[in-house]
Amino acid sequence: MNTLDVKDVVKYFGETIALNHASFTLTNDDFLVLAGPSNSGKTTLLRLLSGLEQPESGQIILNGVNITPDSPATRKVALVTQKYGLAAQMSVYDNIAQTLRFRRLSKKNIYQQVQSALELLELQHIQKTPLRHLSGGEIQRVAIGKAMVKDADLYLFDEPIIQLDPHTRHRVHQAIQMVHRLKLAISIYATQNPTAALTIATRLAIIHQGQIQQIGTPHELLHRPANLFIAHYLNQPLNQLTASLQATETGYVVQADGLSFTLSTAWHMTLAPLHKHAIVTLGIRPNAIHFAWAFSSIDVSTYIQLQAHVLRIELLMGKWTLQLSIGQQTTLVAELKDINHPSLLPGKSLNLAINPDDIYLFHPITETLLQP
Ligand SMILES: Nc1ncnc2c1ncn2[C@@H]1O[C@H](COP(=O)(O)OP(=O)(O)OP(=O)(O)O)[C@@H](O)[C@H]1O
Repeated sequence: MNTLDVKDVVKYFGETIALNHASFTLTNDDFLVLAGPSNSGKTTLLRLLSGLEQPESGQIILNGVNITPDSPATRKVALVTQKYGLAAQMSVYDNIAQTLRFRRLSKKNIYQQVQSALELLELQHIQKTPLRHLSGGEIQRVAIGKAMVKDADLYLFDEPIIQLDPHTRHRVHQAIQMVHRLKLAISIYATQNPTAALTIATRLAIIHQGQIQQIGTPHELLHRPANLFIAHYLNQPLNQLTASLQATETGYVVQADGLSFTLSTAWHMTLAPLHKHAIVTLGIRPNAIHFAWAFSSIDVSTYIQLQAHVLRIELLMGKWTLQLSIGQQTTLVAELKDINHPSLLPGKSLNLAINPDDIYLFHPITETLLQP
């Protein structure tokens, strides 16, 4: 079984801390999606793992061996980067075969390995074509093919900045997944946009300003984001409301504009330090808001029920959403499955329900998740 232990790794570029005490462990079942905004440290981490950069401190341990001082050539690590490491004038076949030729394998052996990669990546028909004649998605797949023929224990993929169309991106993801399954090796995929990559992730790490904010299963991060930044990053858009908190004998009344609910005394340990009339930040995912016409399919008896008015329907980040007004001046965004429902007329009143367990509570100052 392969294991990767990243232990307290720190990397500076001049004054900039590009990686701030990163620590995590992966095994060969793991497909980690490393997601974060631009300049958050994703490429730096991949370059450190592949040996293209050296850390200031910390260790990288692959299969029990400390590889931190090893050169890229001696590490069993394959890196697919935005720059590809490919030659534009060379054919698809030659680009993939290059790594194997350096290893002085027989021509027949090289031919067989390259053909099998070409077949799996559906690149056989263009194997003689020079790279400069290929599309962005095809070049990505050649880069993956090149990594595929490398006998590595760790596969690293840096998503290209160039926008791939959804179909091409899907094919690239499929190819990456195939490498992971075939090699049974740990894979890490760095991306600015986690939503598409979530389907292939078994583990998800969110990185921001060089710091790994949280690592866990995609389900854990979606349902229990460690802080407000992660909640916003994974739910674009996230409804964010400010609420007051009032301690009563039976629990805590949380009151926001147009929305009120009570938290049980199980929250006492968490909320008591916030004092008697504190403020908390609420986060509500657009897909956690249920419409009255769907109430029959869920048990809403324990849900928070509220009234809203329809403002408008909008396409946001490729999803149909409904903008709703609640209370005096709050706008909520809800995900919409049926955009033709007759109740969706501007100004119309709608009944909504939200599962209180689906509402995130964040500390008003530290913005960390509050849990009972
Ligand atoms: N060679 C370098 N010299 C100086 N600063 C660097 C270098 N490489 C990275 N940095 C800095 O380190 C930080 C992290 O950069 P990095 O490229 O790892 O981010 P990223 O998350 O991969 O960004 P993107 O998604 O835009 O590729 C940034 O502030 C960046 O400017």
